[in-house]
Amino acid sequence: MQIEKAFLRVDGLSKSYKLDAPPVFEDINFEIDRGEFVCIIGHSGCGKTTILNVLAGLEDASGGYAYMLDREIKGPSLDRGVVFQGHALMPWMTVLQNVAFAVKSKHPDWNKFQIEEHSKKYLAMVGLVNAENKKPSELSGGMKQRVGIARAFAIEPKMLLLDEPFGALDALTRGVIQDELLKICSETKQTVFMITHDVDEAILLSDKIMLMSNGPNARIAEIVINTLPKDRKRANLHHDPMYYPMRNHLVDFLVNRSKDLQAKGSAGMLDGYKPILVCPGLQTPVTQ
Ligand SMILES: Nc1ncnc2c1ncn2[C@@H]1O[C@H](COP(=O)(O)OP(=O)(O)OP(=O)(O)O)[C@@H](O)[C@H]1O
Repeated sequence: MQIEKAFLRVDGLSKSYKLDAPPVFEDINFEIDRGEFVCIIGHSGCGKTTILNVLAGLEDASGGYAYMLDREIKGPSLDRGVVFQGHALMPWMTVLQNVAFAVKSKHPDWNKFQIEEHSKKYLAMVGLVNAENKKPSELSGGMKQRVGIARAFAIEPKMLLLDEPFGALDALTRGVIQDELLKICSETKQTVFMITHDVDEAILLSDKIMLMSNGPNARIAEIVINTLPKDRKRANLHHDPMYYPMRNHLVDFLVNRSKDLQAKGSAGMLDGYKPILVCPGLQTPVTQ
């Protein structure tokens, strides 16, 4: 039997923006398997967006490597779709044109009909068939974010990178789009790396939650395995007996434990540090 290597692998990643200042983060090591949905949580400034930008190929690390399918990530690629918090749509194009533009980049040999059919399929997935001729200025924040998601999915990337995609949305719209994302990801078995500040969002969507200690000298402190059954629904998630142990573990990290590693890291006491693997709510501790 052939064992597949890690789909995405990050080895000893570090980033310094200034020579005379400590690194924002250092010695970041993790793997993401094909089809996994991984969330990353940590306080503001610990470097989550920087890590995502390195994975997207939009930024260089100061040290270490990131590999996708054993090839080092060295620049942007249509293999990786990115959704930013600010939807980054082209304002002069319609909804359909925004998605079609990305599809054409991926499939330059397709004709107009093929491109539009493909784009419309993904607009339908996010419930936007009736808005295809509208310009971004005519859309609500939630609709714009859906266009961004449709555009990222339409290029059928091997990996989807989401930087707080629902951060600016009201709770109701956020819930609806989370449900859509959950449905699309379970249908397409999409591999996802997502930044969020919302622990409930992470519990709803993820297979694994990476917890980052505070910066500078931030690390991945813990990797939390999400043991809640996969057919999750926002409406009844909190009835699952694993929900509160999981939620309390994450909140407790953010309130208390997130600062623990910072002092040790700045004192150079964490060489070769490996994140702890935890399964909140389970009796048996998990070892790496
Ligand atoms: N281009 C840049 N030049 C200089 N410093 C930067 C640059 N980009 C980010 N930083 C700094 O690096 C640190 C990490 O920033 P980053 O945006 O990656 O953090 P984050 O964890 O995503 O924060 P947030 O949760 O607030 O979005 C911050 O202190 C930020 O000021």
